[in-house]
Amino acid sequence: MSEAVSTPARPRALAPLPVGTAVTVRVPATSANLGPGFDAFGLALDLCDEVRAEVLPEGLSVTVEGQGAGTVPTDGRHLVVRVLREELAAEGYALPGLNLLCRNVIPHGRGLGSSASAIVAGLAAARGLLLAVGVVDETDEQTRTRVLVESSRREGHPDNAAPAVHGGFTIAWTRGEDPTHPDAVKSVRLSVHPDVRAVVCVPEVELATSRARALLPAGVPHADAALTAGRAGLLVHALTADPSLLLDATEERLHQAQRAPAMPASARLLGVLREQGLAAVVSGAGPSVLVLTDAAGVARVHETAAAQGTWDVHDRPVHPTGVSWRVG
Ligand SMILES: Nc1ncnc2c1ncn2[C@@H]1O[C@H](COP(=O)(O)OP(=O)(O)O)[C@@H](O)[C@H]1O
Ligand SMILES: N[C@@H](CCOP(=O)(O)O)C(=O)O
Repeated sequence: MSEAVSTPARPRALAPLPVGTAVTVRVPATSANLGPGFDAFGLALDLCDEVRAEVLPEGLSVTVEGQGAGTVPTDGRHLVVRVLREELAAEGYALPGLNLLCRNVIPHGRGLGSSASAIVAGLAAARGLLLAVGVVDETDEQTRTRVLVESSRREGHPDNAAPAVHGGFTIAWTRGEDPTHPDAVKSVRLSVHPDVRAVVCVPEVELATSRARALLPAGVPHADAALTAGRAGLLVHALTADPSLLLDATEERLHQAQRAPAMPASARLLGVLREQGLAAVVSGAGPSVLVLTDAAGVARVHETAAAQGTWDVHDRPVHPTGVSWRVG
């Protein structure tokens, strides 16, 4: 039996997108975990980055305003540029040149999902450009599904990506072995009780999510897993129906204590807030602290944070709809 001789695959020629095509994307910050919902729960906050991408005849111009200005690269290594180019290439298209303007308000490396939001922005910008020139034909829901699957794959967990894509309070989960499968990530969005306010205390220091993830143990005692699973279920009820249960519902044993040595000031603030009966948790992988409270609690968070050092306190509504994109 003769073996088939395989010729090396030639790189596919990419078709250039028409010069002048432009898209503007807005994407919210997200707070993941919410205590017991590690790698599953997330909340979109009305603190939005805006990205405008315009196809140029040649060259690359990246302008970053606000968060990340002077620190993120402004060449082809820029996260949004990389994701945008790769997503277009996956569909057989390329940018002859690109003008990218990023107006950033989401702080980087603070546990507010900046990297997930940047990835979602790059993916939504790519889909928006492809839709604008009519080379893909997909519904809004299909675009969001594609962006959720691909951003979750790139992040390695779907809890920031889901609220960035869909808004609100989301529960996300992965399915199957193939992270690129169109059904690889699912999420549901639940309505947050109208009395719930989300307050984020942001420190000056950064902590890379990769570093915080490296601090997690390979396993946890069964009792800790059981407690956390019960609180996660309770948190869904507390956030959507009975906010009086938020303090108990935000207890967990999977990640905050394990990561505390990397963010001692956050651990201290968290403890002081909880002693006062406020439902404080580490936002994402930290070091920001999220407090789920009511209108009366907002002032107490401001006072406590001011007494504990330098914290930038944001009292933001939940962002209801997630990423949006428009041509032009
Ligand atoms: N808008 C952005 N543009 C370019 N790079 C970004 C942007 N947002 C985040 N990043 C990159 O992601 C890093 C932060 O990611 P990460 O450690 O996951 O923290 P978090 O997502 O919690 O803010 C930044 O240091 C930067 O390299
Ligand atoms: N579940 C993740 C969430 C990371 O969120 P980020 O905003 O810090 O990127 C984790 O806890 O590692």
